[in-house]
Amino acid sequence: MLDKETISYEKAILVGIITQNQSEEKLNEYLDELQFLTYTAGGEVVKRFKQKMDKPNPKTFVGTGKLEEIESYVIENKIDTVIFDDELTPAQQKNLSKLLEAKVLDRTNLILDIFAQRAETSYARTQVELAQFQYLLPRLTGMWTHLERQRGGIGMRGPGETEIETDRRIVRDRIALLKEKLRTIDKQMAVQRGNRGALVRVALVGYTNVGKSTLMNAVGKSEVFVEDKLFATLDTTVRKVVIKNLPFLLTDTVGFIRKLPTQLVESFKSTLDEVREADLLLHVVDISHPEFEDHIESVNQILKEIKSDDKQTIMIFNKIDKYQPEFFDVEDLMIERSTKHYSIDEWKNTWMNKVGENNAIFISATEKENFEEFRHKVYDAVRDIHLTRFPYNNFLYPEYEDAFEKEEDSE
Ligand SMILES: Nc1nc2c(ncn2[C@@H]2O[C@H](COP(=O)(O)OP(=O)(O)OP(=O)(O)O)[C@@H](O)[C@H]2O)c(=O)[nH]1
Ligand SMILES: [Mg+2]
Repeated sequence: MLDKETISYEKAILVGIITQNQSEEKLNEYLDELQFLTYTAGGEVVKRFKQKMDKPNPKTFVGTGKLEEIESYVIENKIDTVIFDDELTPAQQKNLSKLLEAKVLDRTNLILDIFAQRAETSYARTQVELAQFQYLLPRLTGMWTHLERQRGGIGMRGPGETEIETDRRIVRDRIALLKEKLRTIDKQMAVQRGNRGALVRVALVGYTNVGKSTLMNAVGKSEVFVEDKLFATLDTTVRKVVIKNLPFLLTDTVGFIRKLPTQLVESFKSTLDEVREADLLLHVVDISHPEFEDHIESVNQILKEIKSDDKQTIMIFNKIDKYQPEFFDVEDLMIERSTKHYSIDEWKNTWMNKVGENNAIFISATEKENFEEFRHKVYDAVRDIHLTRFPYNNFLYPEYEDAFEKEEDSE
């Protein structure tokens, strides 16, 4: 008999620290995100541990007292996994794995794990595998204790440096092999991109879970995987889209996240080539998310890393249907009015003002609010790019208002 869908979640606890650079408020935001990541990876968070410290303990990340507290909680509550918000050093990971009776993961681990679960094409799998091996390489010494226990026996007097070296070499060889494999696929992909001809290229970029794929589906009438979990999209999807007779290429890309593991940015660089080669970026923002400004900041940071920060960009403030300012009580003298209490119209008068009318749009991809305006803006931008390239094609693409809707595209 078939069981009703029973998902067994691993029991997890989260650990984070409050430092001079990371206030308690900030930590809470990060832990909220870490909890969402855990859930995406198949875990259920039952408790959070926080500690205030000047800087992380180089041996155990948190202090000894806190670690004891965590340890007894783990034992009493049969916790499977302890997840640290920051990337642990190889030494910390090694020590913590010894001291705690549970799997020890950090944010990077978790993200890599989700990526591994979700990678579908051989290209995405190769990229994730490469990132995983790069993460593993400096941590091999920590793993040795496990291997050692398994092997034991004659001639195994502790982990000899030579054996660690052998393991390192195997991993290094594997890394070299994966890089070679990626290079080959990259070449093929570059050829494919080259074959796409003169069409203007538009790429959807943005933080994870902001609605990029939803928007792609809404514009392109395509079916891209949408889910209320993080990193629903790992592979880039390119679709030919037509707005009022004007064809262009629209790319959906992997979402970005704060504290993105450097190995991942590195190995996903080729996926991000689509972004690098785009003529126009649509930077999608989930305006209903309390930290959306932070999200924009980290997306811009990554765009800079891949040298795409100077591209023409339209900011798409999505999910306006869900946007809810915090209630501001005028009589409560303890609370100062801040951006949390802003209406969308007030937001428009902040720095958003400087983005320029043509480069910002407020929409709801699910409710199709302001969708006509969105199509208009994208049409104008794509048309401008097209006309700078092919001035003689002027007659082909008139002003938006005068352009005819292609039959298949009309509503
Ligand atoms: N309320 C509301 N929800 C939306 C809107 N647009 C998207 N969503 C929801 O947000 C969630 C994430 O949407 P996706 O389209 O998968 O987001 P994404 O940016 O592609 O995410 P990744 O691929 O994970 O980076 C889904 O549950 C969508 O239904 C919107 O305008 N309003
Ligand atoms: Mg997506």
